[in-house]
Amino acid sequence: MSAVIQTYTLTKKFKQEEVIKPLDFSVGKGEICALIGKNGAGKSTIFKMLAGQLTPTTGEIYLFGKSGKEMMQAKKRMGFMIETPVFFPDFTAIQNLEYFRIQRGVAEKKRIYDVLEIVGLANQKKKKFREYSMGMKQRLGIALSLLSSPDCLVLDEPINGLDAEGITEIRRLLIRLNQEKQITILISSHILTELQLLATRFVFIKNGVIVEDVSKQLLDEKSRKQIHLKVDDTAKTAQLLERTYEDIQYKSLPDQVITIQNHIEKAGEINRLLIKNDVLVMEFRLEALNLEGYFLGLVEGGGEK
Ligand SMILES: Nc1ncnc2c1ncn2[C@@H]1O[C@H](COP(=O)(O)OP(=O)(O)OP(=O)(O)O)[C@@H](O)[C@H]1O
Repeated sequence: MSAVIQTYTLTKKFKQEEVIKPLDFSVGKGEICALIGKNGAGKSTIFKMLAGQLTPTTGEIYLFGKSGKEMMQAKKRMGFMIETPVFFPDFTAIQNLEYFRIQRGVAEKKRIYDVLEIVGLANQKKKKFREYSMGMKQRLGIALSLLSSPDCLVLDEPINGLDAEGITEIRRLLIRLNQEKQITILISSHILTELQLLATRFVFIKNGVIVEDVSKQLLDEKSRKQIHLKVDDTAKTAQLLERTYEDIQYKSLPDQVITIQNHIEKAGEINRLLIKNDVLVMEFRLEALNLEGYFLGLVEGGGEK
């Protein structure tokens, strides 16, 4: 997979404080990569360096394989939404986008109508910005980032402050852009669950350091269910499980609890096995692992403001 974004030992210091520690990070073509971290972890600083709004203290950035002067051309293939864009409250969506279209030198006026259509604001295009809901404002922000027909979008907290419906709207929009227009997406949030149904890769950042980088597949694996059992005789239960299922993965916990991590689909069979062998089963249930807890543990203490 070729890298759309690549950084090498990228750092950023504000005065003496190094808020981004040497960062080697890449986003592959076609990915929806989620950058997850608490407030102050360094997400916006990374995005601003990618957008050229902040100069890195050290390190290199490659966009579409280009760095330095050559990167200017490559940057035209990127769309950024970093912090909510400042729209004119009394302008309509069309007027706002027209202002930015001219400012950014996007030749075709028709593009405004195209992007409004893409983000589902075509019917609201004549409404004033101040009359927009939060979700509509965020969608207009995404429309703006799409103005120059980018191949990659970098979106800083685009679902911040939205309700469940607003989050779903943005999620559908981004999935559509990724699948139908093959747009690579780098998106940040401080809430993992908001991006869980969207991203294909999850990068967790704490105090300017990447602490975990996992694929969706691995994340799903970690969110697998387990069987929770409470029995009168844990030793006998363990023995029965081991004898019946050679590769059984289980944990014996206090309070006569045993949890089983594989053969989940055989829950009924396991229950029958124990009862048949006179094990008293006091609790038997399927439970989800506390995935959010696990990952939030990784980013906890990320320098709250
Ligand atoms: N211009 C600046 N001058 C000094 N310190 C800054 C500046 N911008 C950011 N910082 C500091 O850098 C650290 C990272 O901030 P950053 O905004 O990148 O975090 P974030 O993960 O994007 O958080 P948030 O979601 O709150 O924006 C914080 O400690 C912040 O106070």
